[in-house]
Amino acid sequence: MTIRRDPAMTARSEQPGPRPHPRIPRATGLPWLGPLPQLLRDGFGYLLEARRRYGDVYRLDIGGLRTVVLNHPRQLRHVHLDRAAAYHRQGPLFEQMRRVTGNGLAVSQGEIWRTQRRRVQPLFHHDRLAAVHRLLDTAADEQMPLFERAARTGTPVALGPLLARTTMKMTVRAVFGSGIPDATVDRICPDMEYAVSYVVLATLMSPLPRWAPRPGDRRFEQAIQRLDALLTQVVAERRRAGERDPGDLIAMLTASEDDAGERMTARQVRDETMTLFLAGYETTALALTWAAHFLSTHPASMARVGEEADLAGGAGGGGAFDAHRLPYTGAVWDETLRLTPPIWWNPRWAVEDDEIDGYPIPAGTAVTPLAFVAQRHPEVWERPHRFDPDRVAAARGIRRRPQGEWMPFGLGRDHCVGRELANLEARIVLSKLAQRFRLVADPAHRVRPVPLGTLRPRHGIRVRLEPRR
Ligand code: HEM
Repeated sequence: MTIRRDPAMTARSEQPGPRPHPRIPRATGLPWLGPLPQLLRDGFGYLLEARRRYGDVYRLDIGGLRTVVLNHPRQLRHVHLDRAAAYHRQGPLFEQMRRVTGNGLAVSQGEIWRTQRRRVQPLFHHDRLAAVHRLLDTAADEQMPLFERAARTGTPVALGPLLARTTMKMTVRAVFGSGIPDATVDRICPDMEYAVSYVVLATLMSPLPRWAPRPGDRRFEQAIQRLDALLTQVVAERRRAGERDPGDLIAMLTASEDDAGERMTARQVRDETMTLFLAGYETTALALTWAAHFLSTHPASMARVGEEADLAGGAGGGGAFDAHRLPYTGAVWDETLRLTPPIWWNPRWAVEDDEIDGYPIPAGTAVTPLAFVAQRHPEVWERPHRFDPDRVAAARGIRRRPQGEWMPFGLGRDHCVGRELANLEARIVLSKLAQRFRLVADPAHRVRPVPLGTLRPRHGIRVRLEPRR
Protein backbone atom coordinates (compact mmCIF):
# COMPACT_ATOMS: atom_id res chain seq x y z
CA MET A 1 0.00 0.00 0.00
CA THR A 2 1.26 3.37 -0.92
CA ILE A 3 0.92 6.03 1.71
CA ARG A 4 0.15 9.32 0.06
CA ARG A 5 1.50 12.27 1.90
CA ASP A 6 -0.91 15.08 2.54
CA PRO A 7 0.86 18.03 0.87
CA ALA A 8 -0.64 20.49 3.36
CA MET A 9 0.68 18.44 6.33
CA THR A 10 4.07 18.10 4.74
CA ALA A 11 4.29 21.81 4.14
CA ARG A 12 3.39 22.48 7.81
CA SER A 13 5.85 19.98 9.23
CA GLU A 14 8.68 21.38 7.11
CA GLN A 15 8.05 24.97 8.20
CA PRO A 16 10.63 26.10 10.71
CA GLY A 17 9.31 26.46 14.28
CA PRO A 18 10.05 29.56 16.38
CA ARG A 19 13.77 30.26 16.02
CA PRO A 20 15.48 29.11 19.24
CA HIS A 21 17.23 32.03 20.92
CA PRO A 22 20.99 31.76 20.96
CA ARG A 23 22.60 31.81 24.37
CA ILE A 24 24.62 34.90 25.24
CA PRO A 25 28.26 33.84 25.65
CA ARG A 26 29.51 34.24 29.20
CA ALA A 27 32.96 35.63 29.98
CA THR A 28 34.80 32.92 31.85
CA GLY A 29 36.82 33.37 35.03
CA LEU A 30 37.11 32.32 38.65
CA PRO A 31 34.11 30.90 40.52
CA TRP A 32 31.93 33.79 41.84
CA LEU A 33 34.56 36.48 41.08
CA GLY A 34 34.45 35.80 37.34
CA PRO A 35 37.12 37.73 35.40
CA LEU A 36 37.54 40.35 38.17
CA PRO A 37 41.31 39.67 38.58
CA GLN A 38 41.89 40.29 34.83
CA LEU A 39 39.76 43.42 34.97
CA LEU A 40 41.75 44.76 37.89
CA ARG A 41 45.08 43.93 36.24
CA ASP A 42 44.40 45.46 32.81
CA GLY A 43 40.77 46.46 32.56
CA PHE A 44 40.66 47.97 29.08
CA GLY A 45 43.02 45.39 27.62
CA TYR A 46 40.65 42.76 28.97
CA LEU A 47 37.50 44.46 27.59
CA LEU A 48 38.99 44.84 24.08
CA GLU A 49 40.14 41.22 24.13
CA ALA A 50 36.77 40.01 25.50
CA ARG A 51 34.96 41.57 22.51
CA ARG A 52 37.32 39.76 20.16
CA ARG A 53 36.86 36.49 22.00
CA TYR A 54 33.12 36.46 22.85
CA GLY A 55 31.69 38.86 20.24
CA ASP A 56 29.79 42.13 20.53
CA VAL A 57 27.36 40.79 23.17
CA TYR A 58 28.49 38.79 26.20
CA ARG A 59 27.59 38.24 29.83
CA LEU A 60 29.86 39.47 32.57
CA ASP A 61 29.22 38.14 36.08
CA ILE A 62 31.34 39.56 38.86
CA GLY A 63 30.36 38.56 42.38
CA GLY A 64 26.69 39.42 42.77
CA LEU A 65 26.74 41.86 39.81
CA ARG A 66 25.50 40.44 36.53
CA THR A 67 25.31 42.36 33.31
CA VAL A 68 25.11 41.94 29.54
CA VAL A 69 27.95 43.89 27.89
CA LEU A 70 27.25 45.62 24.55
CA ASN A 71 30.12 46.71 22.31
CA HIS A 72 28.80 47.63 18.86
CA PRO A 73 27.62 51.18 18.02
CA ARG A 74 24.44 49.62 16.57
CA GLN A 75 23.62 48.11 19.98
CA LEU A 76 24.37 51.39 21.77
CA ARG A 77 21.91 53.14 19.43
CA HIS A 78 19.35 50.44 20.19
CA VAL A 79 19.55 50.95 23.97
CA HIS A 80 19.95 54.74 24.12
CA LEU A 81 17.82 55.79 21.13
CA ASP A 82 15.59 53.26 19.39
CA ARG A 83 14.33 51.45 22.52
CA ALA A 84 15.28 54.06 25.11
CA ALA A 85 11.91 53.76 26.88
CA ALA A 86 12.65 50.09 27.64
CA TYR A 87 15.93 50.88 29.43
CA HIS A 88 16.02 52.89 32.63
CA ARG A 89 18.75 54.37 34.74
CA GLN A 90 18.39 52.19 37.78
CA GLY A 91 20.44 49.57 39.56
CA PRO A 92 23.24 49.74 42.11
CA LEU A 93 25.33 52.47 40.44
CA PHE A 94 22.44 54.92 40.33
CA GLU A 95 21.44 54.05 43.92
CA GLN A 96 24.94 55.04 45.04
CA MET A 97 24.90 58.22 42.91
CA ARG A 98 21.64 59.19 44.59
CA ARG A 99 23.50 59.32 47.91
CA VAL A 100 25.37 62.32 46.44
CA THR A 101 22.88 64.00 44.11
CA GLY A 102 19.53 63.16 45.71
CA ASN A 103 16.99 63.21 42.90
CA GLY A 104 19.10 65.32 40.54
CA LEU A 105 18.90 65.17 36.76
CA ALA A 106 21.52 62.48 36.16
CA VAL A 107 19.66 59.84 38.20
CA SER A 108 15.98 60.74 37.97
CA GLN A 109 13.36 59.17 35.70
CA GLY A 110 9.97 59.91 34.17
CA GLU A 111 8.09 63.11 34.96
CA ILE A 112 10.63 64.35 37.56
CA TRP A 113 13.43 64.00 35.00
CA ARG A 114 11.38 65.74 32.26
CA THR A 115 10.51 68.72 34.46
CA GLN A 116 14.08 69.11 35.71
CA ARG A 117 15.59 68.73 32.23
CA ARG A 118 13.32 71.53 30.97
CA ARG A 119 14.52 73.72 33.82
CA VAL A 120 18.24 72.92 33.61
CA GLN A 121 18.77 72.75 29.83
CA PRO A 122 18.31 76.51 29.19
CA LEU A 123 21.28 77.17 31.51
CA PHE A 124 23.55 75.78 28.81
CA HIS A 125 22.15 77.61 25.78
CA HIS A 126 24.67 79.62 23.77
CA ASP A 127 23.56 83.02 25.03
CA ARG A 128 23.77 81.84 28.65
CA LEU A 129 27.16 80.28 28.08
CA ALA A 130 28.37 83.59 26.68
CA ALA A 131 27.75 85.05 30.17
CA VAL A 132 29.64 82.17 31.79
CA HIS A 133 32.50 82.42 29.25
CA ARG A 134 33.97 85.48 30.99
CA LEU A 135 33.88 83.72 34.39
CA LEU A 136 35.63 80.68 32.90
CA ASP A 137 38.26 82.74 31.16
CA THR A 138 39.14 84.67 34.31
CA ALA A 139 39.26 81.48 36.38
CA ALA A 140 41.63 79.85 33.86
CA ASP A 141 43.89 82.93 33.82
CA GLU A 142 44.06 82.85 37.61
CA GLN A 143 45.34 79.26 37.42
CA MET A 144 48.14 79.90 34.92
CA PRO A 145 50.75 80.73 37.64
CA LEU A 146 50.37 77.10 38.82
CA PHE A 147 51.61 75.90 35.43
CA GLU A 148 54.29 78.60 35.22
CA ARG A 149 55.70 77.44 38.56
CA ALA A 150 55.69 73.85 37.30
CA ALA A 151 57.51 74.95 34.13
CA ARG A 152 60.25 76.64 36.17
CA THR A 153 61.20 73.29 37.72
CA GLY A 154 62.38 72.20 34.24
CA THR A 155 61.40 68.63 35.10
CA PRO A 156 58.31 66.51 34.35
CA VAL A 157 55.44 67.16 36.77
CA ALA A 158 52.19 65.33 37.54
CA LEU A 159 49.89 67.44 35.36
CA GLY A 160 46.57 65.80 36.31
CA PRO A 161 46.20 67.50 39.72
CA LEU A 162 46.96 70.93 38.20
CA LEU A 163 44.33 70.42 35.51
CA ALA A 164 41.87 69.07 38.10
CA ARG A 165 42.38 72.18 40.20
CA THR A 166 41.90 74.38 37.17
CA THR A 167 38.69 72.59 36.21
CA MET A 168 37.39 72.73 39.77
CA LYS A 169 38.07 76.45 39.89
CA MET A 170 36.28 76.93 36.57
CA THR A 171 33.34 74.77 37.68
CA VAL A 172 33.07 76.63 41.00
CA ARG A 173 33.17 79.98 39.23
CA ALA A 174 30.68 78.91 36.54
CA VAL A 175 28.29 77.60 39.18
CA PHE A 176 28.81 80.07 42.05
CA GLY A 177 30.31 83.12 40.34
CA SER A 178 33.18 84.86 42.07
CA GLY A 179 31.69 84.83 45.58
CA ILE A 180 33.52 81.77 46.99
CA PRO A 181 36.99 82.17 48.52
CA ASP A 182 39.92 80.16 47.15
CA ALA A 183 40.36 78.33 50.47
CA THR A 184 36.85 76.92 50.08
CA VAL A 185 37.63 75.76 46.54
CA ASP A 186 40.66 73.94 47.95
CA ARG A 187 38.42 72.17 50.47
CA ILE A 188 35.81 71.17 47.86
CA CYS A 189 38.32 69.47 45.51
CA PRO A 190 39.32 66.45 47.65
CA ASP A 191 35.77 65.89 48.94
CA MET A 192 34.32 65.90 45.44
CA GLU A 193 37.06 63.62 44.07
CA TYR A 194 36.57 61.17 46.92
CA ALA A 195 32.78 61.16 46.53
CA VAL A 196 33.06 60.43 42.79
CA SER A 197 35.50 57.54 43.19
CA TYR A 198 33.70 56.06 46.19
CA VAL A 199 30.40 55.84 44.28
CA VAL A 200 31.91 53.08 42.13
CA LEU A 201 33.55 51.26 45.02
CA ALA A 202 30.23 51.34 46.87
CA THR A 203 28.53 49.92 43.75
CA LEU A 204 30.95 46.99 43.70
CA MET A 205 30.31 46.41 47.42
CA SER A 206 26.52 46.66 47.03
CA PRO A 207 25.86 42.87 46.87
CA LEU A 208 27.42 42.50 50.37
CA PRO A 209 24.94 41.96 53.23
CA ARG A 210 23.85 45.09 55.12
CA TRP A 211 25.93 44.29 58.22
CA ALA A 212 29.19 43.75 56.29
CA PRO A 213 31.81 46.50 56.86
CA ARG A 214 32.25 48.89 53.93
CA PRO A 215 35.68 50.50 54.12
CA GLY A 216 35.59 54.21 53.27
CA ASP A 217 31.85 54.63 53.86
CA ARG A 218 32.27 56.93 56.85
CA ARG A 219 34.72 59.18 55.01
CA PHE A 220 32.22 59.30 52.13
CA GLU A 221 29.37 60.38 54.43
CA GLN A 222 31.57 63.07 55.98
CA ALA A 223 32.59 64.40 52.55
CA ILE A 224 28.92 64.59 51.50
CA GLN A 225 27.98 66.37 54.73
CA ARG A 226 30.66 69.02 54.17
CA LEU A 227 29.62 69.56 50.53
CA ASP A 228 25.99 69.66 51.59
CA ALA A 229 26.63 72.27 54.27
CA LEU A 230 28.42 74.50 51.75
CA LEU A 231 25.75 74.16 49.07
CA THR A 232 22.90 74.73 51.51
CA GLN A 233 24.60 77.88 52.76
CA VAL A 234 25.22 79.26 49.25
CA VAL A 235 21.69 78.47 48.06
CA ALA A 236 20.20 80.17 51.14
CA GLU A 237 22.40 83.25 50.62
CA ARG A 238 21.36 83.47 46.98
CA ARG A 239 17.67 83.25 47.88
CA ARG A 240 18.13 86.04 50.42
CA ALA A 241 20.04 88.18 47.90
CA GLY A 242 16.90 88.24 45.69
CA GLU A 243 16.69 89.29 42.07
CA ARG A 244 20.24 90.47 41.21
CA ASP A 245 21.60 88.18 38.45
CA PRO A 246 25.39 87.73 38.61
CA GLY A 247 25.28 85.51 35.47
CA ASP A 248 26.40 82.28 37.17
CA LEU A 249 24.60 78.95 37.01
CA ILE A 250 23.27 78.87 40.56
CA ALA A 251 21.59 82.24 40.03
CA MET A 252 19.98 80.84 36.87
CA LEU A 253 18.92 77.68 38.71
CA THR A 254 17.30 79.56 41.59
CA ALA A 255 15.46 81.81 39.12
CA SER A 256 14.42 79.09 36.64
CA GLU A 257 10.73 78.20 36.38
CA ASP A 258 8.87 75.20 35.02
CA ASP A 259 5.95 75.41 32.54
CA ALA A 260 3.55 76.28 35.37
CA GLY A 261 5.80 79.14 36.51
CA GLU A 262 6.96 77.23 39.62
CA ARG A 263 10.48 77.72 40.94
CA MET A 264 12.59 74.89 42.35
CA THR A 265 12.59 74.13 46.06
CA ALA A 266 15.84 74.71 47.97
CA ARG A 267 16.30 70.92 48.03
CA GLN A 268 15.96 70.68 44.23
CA VAL A 269 18.48 73.49 43.72
CA ARG A 270 20.85 71.64 46.06
CA ASP A 271 20.39 68.34 44.19
CA GLU A 272 20.92 69.90 40.77
CA THR A 273 23.96 71.85 41.91
CA MET A 274 25.51 68.69 43.35
CA THR A 275 24.66 66.96 40.05
CA LEU A 276 26.45 69.63 38.01
CA PHE A 277 29.54 69.09 40.16
CA LEU A 278 29.36 65.31 40.16
CA ALA A 279 28.71 65.11 36.41
CA GLY A 280 30.83 68.04 35.28
CA TYR A 281 33.98 68.31 37.33
CA GLU A 282 35.85 65.05 37.14
CA THR A 283 34.74 64.24 33.58
CA THR A 284 36.15 67.50 32.23
CA ALA A 285 39.30 67.33 34.36
CA LEU A 286 40.04 63.80 33.17
CA ALA A 287 39.37 64.53 29.50
CA LEU A 288 41.72 67.52 29.73
CA THR A 289 44.36 65.30 31.33
CA TRP A 290 44.02 62.83 28.45
CA ALA A 291 44.18 65.64 25.88
CA ALA A 292 47.39 66.90 27.54
CA HIS A 293 48.75 63.35 27.42
CA PHE A 294 48.04 62.99 23.67
CA LEU A 295 49.52 66.43 22.93
CA SER A 296 52.63 65.66 24.97
CA THR A 297 53.19 62.46 22.98
CA HIS A 298 52.35 63.99 19.54
CA PRO A 299 54.65 66.99 18.98
CA ALA A 300 53.17 67.88 15.56
CA SER A 301 49.67 68.18 17.05
CA MET A 302 51.12 70.16 19.97
CA ALA A 303 52.69 72.64 17.55
CA ARG A 304 49.44 73.07 15.58
CA VAL A 305 47.41 73.76 18.73
CA GLY A 306 50.03 76.36 19.76
CA GLU A 307 49.90 78.11 16.35
CA GLU A 308 46.10 78.15 16.41
CA ALA A 309 46.08 79.65 19.91
CA ASP A 310 48.51 82.38 18.78
CA LEU A 311 46.24 83.25 15.86
CA ALA A 312 43.05 83.26 17.91
CA GLY A 313 44.37 85.07 20.95
CA GLY A 314 47.45 87.03 19.85
CA ALA A 315 50.95 85.72 20.44
CA GLY A 316 51.30 87.63 23.73
CA GLY A 317 49.41 84.99 25.71
CA GLY A 318 46.73 85.67 28.29
CA GLY A 319 43.43 87.45 27.87
CA ALA A 320 40.21 86.28 26.28
CA PHE A 321 40.10 84.97 22.71
CA ASP A 322 37.43 83.57 20.50
CA ALA A 323 37.11 79.97 21.67
CA HIS A 324 35.08 79.11 18.56
CA ARG A 325 37.93 79.91 16.15
CA LEU A 326 39.89 76.84 17.19
CA PRO A 327 39.01 74.02 14.75
CA TYR A 328 42.17 71.96 15.22
CA THR A 329 42.06 72.28 19.02
CA GLY A 330 38.43 71.15 18.79
CA ALA A 331 39.52 68.14 16.70
CA VAL A 332 42.16 67.22 19.32
CA TRP A 333 39.44 67.39 21.97
CA ASP A 334 36.97 65.26 19.97
CA GLU A 335 39.62 62.65 19.16
CA THR A 336 40.65 62.55 22.83
CA LEU A 337 37.03 61.91 23.80
CA ARG A 338 36.87 59.08 21.23
CA LEU A 339 39.94 57.27 22.53
CA THR A 340 39.51 57.98 26.22
CA PRO A 341 35.88 58.87 27.03
CA PRO A 342 35.72 59.67 30.78
CA ILE A 343 32.26 58.04 30.96
CA TRP A 344 33.32 54.81 29.30
CA TRP A 345 30.21 52.81 30.26
CA ASN A 346 26.55 53.85 30.43
CA PRO A 347 24.70 51.14 32.38
CA ARG A 348 20.95 50.69 31.98
CA TRP A 349 18.28 48.35 33.31
CA ALA A 350 15.78 46.64 30.98
CA VAL A 351 12.26 47.32 32.22
CA GLU A 352 10.58 45.43 29.33
CA ASP A 353 11.44 42.20 27.54
CA ASP A 354 13.60 43.00 24.53
CA GLU A 355 15.95 41.42 22.02
CA ILE A 356 19.34 42.73 20.93
CA ASP A 357 20.90 41.30 17.77
CA GLY A 358 18.83 38.14 18.24
CA TYR A 359 19.73 37.67 21.91
CA PRO A 360 16.88 37.77 24.44
CA ILE A 361 17.05 40.54 27.04
CA PRO A 362 14.32 39.83 29.61
CA ALA A 363 12.98 42.66 31.80
CA GLY A 364 15.20 42.96 34.87
CA THR A 365 18.47 42.48 32.95
CA ALA A 366 21.30 44.92 33.61
CA VAL A 367 22.96 45.96 30.33
CA THR A 368 26.28 47.78 30.00
CA PRO A 369 26.89 49.59 26.71
CA LEU A 370 30.64 50.27 26.47
CA ALA A 371 31.38 53.58 24.75
CA PHE A 372 35.13 52.91 25.18
CA VAL A 373 35.01 49.75 23.03
CA ALA A 374 32.39 51.00 20.52
CA GLN A 375 34.46 54.11 19.83
CA ARG A 376 37.37 51.84 18.85
CA HIS A 377 35.28 49.26 17.04
CA PRO A 378 37.32 47.95 14.08
CA GLU A 379 34.19 47.68 11.89
CA VAL A 380 33.65 51.43 11.95
CA TRP A 381 37.04 52.99 12.76
CA GLU A 382 40.17 52.69 10.66
CA ARG A 383 43.31 52.21 12.77
CA PRO A 384 41.04 52.57 15.80
CA HIS A 385 43.71 52.89 18.51
CA ARG A 386 45.67 55.65 16.80
CA PHE A 387 45.41 59.29 17.94
CA ASP A 388 44.62 61.17 14.75
CA PRO A 389 42.78 64.51 15.08
CA ASP A 390 42.75 64.85 11.28
CA ARG A 391 40.22 62.03 11.05
CA VAL A 392 37.76 64.40 12.74
CA ALA A 393 38.08 66.97 9.95
CA ALA A 394 38.21 64.23 7.28
CA ALA A 395 34.87 62.85 8.41
CA ARG A 396 33.38 66.38 8.08
CA GLY A 397 33.14 66.46 11.82
CA ILE A 398 33.16 63.44 14.07
CA ARG A 399 29.78 64.54 15.38
CA ARG A 400 28.13 63.83 11.99
CA ARG A 401 29.04 60.15 12.03
CA PRO A 402 26.22 57.65 12.59
CA GLN A 403 25.06 57.92 16.18
CA GLY A 404 26.70 55.51 18.58
CA GLU A 405 30.08 55.55 16.82
CA TRP A 406 31.14 58.63 18.79
CA MET A 407 29.17 59.15 21.97
CA PRO A 408 31.37 60.51 24.79
CA PHE A 409 28.45 62.73 25.87
CA GLY A 410 25.89 59.93 25.76
CA LEU A 411 23.05 59.52 23.28
CA GLY A 412 19.38 60.34 23.06
CA ARG A 413 17.25 62.61 25.19
CA ASP A 414 19.29 62.16 28.38
CA HIS A 415 22.61 63.00 26.73
CA CYS A 416 24.99 65.29 28.61
CA VAL A 417 23.32 68.61 29.31
CA GLY A 418 26.69 70.28 30.02
CA ARG A 419 28.58 69.27 26.88
CA GLU A 420 28.84 72.77 25.41
CA LEU A 421 30.20 74.01 28.73
CA ALA A 422 32.78 71.19 28.70
CA ASN A 423 33.73 71.99 25.09
CA LEU A 424 34.20 75.63 25.98
CA GLU A 425 36.28 74.88 29.09
CA ALA A 426 38.49 72.53 27.08
CA ARG A 427 39.21 75.04 24.32
CA ILE A 428 40.00 77.74 26.86
CA VAL A 429 42.40 75.61 28.92
CA LEU A 430 44.17 73.87 26.02
CA SER A 431 44.72 77.16 24.17
CA LYS A 432 45.97 79.04 27.19
CA LEU A 433 48.44 76.25 27.92
CA ALA A 434 49.52 75.92 24.27
CA GLN A 435 50.12 79.66 23.99
CA ARG A 436 52.62 79.45 26.82
CA PHE A 437 54.12 75.95 26.73
CA ARG A 438 55.04 72.93 24.70
CA LEU A 439 53.95 69.83 26.60
CA VAL A 440 56.59 67.09 26.50
CA ALA A 441 55.87 63.61 27.93
CA ASP A 442 58.25 62.03 30.43
CA PRO A 443 59.58 59.02 28.46
CA ALA A 444 60.24 57.12 31.70
CA HIS A 445 56.59 57.24 32.76
CA ARG A 446 54.14 54.69 31.35
CA VAL A 447 50.56 55.89 31.02
CA ARG A 448 47.78 53.31 31.11
CA PRO A 449 44.02 53.85 31.29
CA VAL A 450 42.23 52.21 34.18
CA PRO A 451 38.46 51.59 34.18
CA LEU A 452 37.18 52.95 37.46
CA GLY A 453 33.86 54.80 37.59
CA THR A 454 35.50 57.14 35.14
CA LEU A 455 38.42 56.46 32.80
CA ARG A 456 41.59 57.56 34.59
CA PRO A 457 45.28 57.24 33.83
CA ARG A 458 46.81 54.77 36.27
CA HIS A 459 49.55 56.71 38.17
CA GLY A 460 48.56 59.91 36.32
CA ILE A 461 50.55 61.60 33.54
CA ARG A 462 53.98 63.22 33.87
CA VAL A 463 54.74 66.09 31.54
CA ARG A 464 57.47 68.74 31.20
CA LEU A 465 56.18 72.24 30.42
CA GLU A 466 58.66 73.87 28.04
CA PRO A 467 58.13 77.66 27.76
CA ARG A 468 57.50 78.65 24.12
CA ARG A 469 59.10 82.06 24.38
C1 HEM B 1 34.24 66.09 29.04
C2 HEM B 1 33.30 66.34 29.91
C3 HEM B 1 32.02 65.56 30.03
C4 HEM B 1 31.71 64.30 29.61
C5 HEM B 1 32.61 63.33 28.86
C6 HEM B 1 30.33 64.03 30.00
C7 HEM B 1 29.65 62.86 29.70
C8 HEM B 1 28.33 62.63 30.03
C9 HEM B 1 27.59 61.45 29.65
C10 HEM B 1 28.15 60.26 28.87
C11 HEM B 1 26.33 61.59 30.12
C12 HEM B 1 25.17 60.59 29.95
C13 HEM B 1 25.24 59.56 31.04
C14 HEM B 1 24.23 58.44 30.82
O1 HEM B 1 23.93 58.11 29.69
O2 HEM B 1 23.79 57.89 31.83
C15 HEM B 1 26.26 62.84 30.83
C16 HEM B 1 25.14 63.33 31.47
C17 HEM B 1 25.13 64.51 32.17
N1 HEM B 1 26.13 65.45 32.25
FE1 HEM B 1 27.94 65.34 31.36
N2 HEM B 1 29.85 65.13 30.66
C18 HEM B 1 30.84 66.09 30.70
C19 HEM B 1 30.75 67.34 31.26
C20 HEM B 1 29.65 67.83 31.90
C21 HEM B 1 29.54 69.16 32.46
C22 HEM B 1 30.62 70.23 32.38
C23 HEM B 1 28.33 69.23 33.08
C24 HEM B 1 27.71 70.38 33.82
C25 HEM B 1 28.37 71.23 34.56
C26 HEM B 1 27.65 67.96 32.87
C27 HEM B 1 26.40 67.64 33.34
C28 HEM B 1 25.70 66.49 33.03
C29 HEM B 1 24.36 66.20 33.51
C30 HEM B 1 23.54 67.08 34.43
C31 HEM B 1 23.99 64.96 32.96
C32 HEM B 1 22.66 64.24 33.13
C33 HEM B 1 21.74 64.65 31.99
C34 HEM B 1 20.36 64.05 32.02
O3 HEM B 1 20.20 62.94 32.49
O4 HEM B 1 19.41 64.69 31.54
N3 HEM B 1 28.49 67.14 32.15
N4 HEM B 1 27.50 63.47 30.73
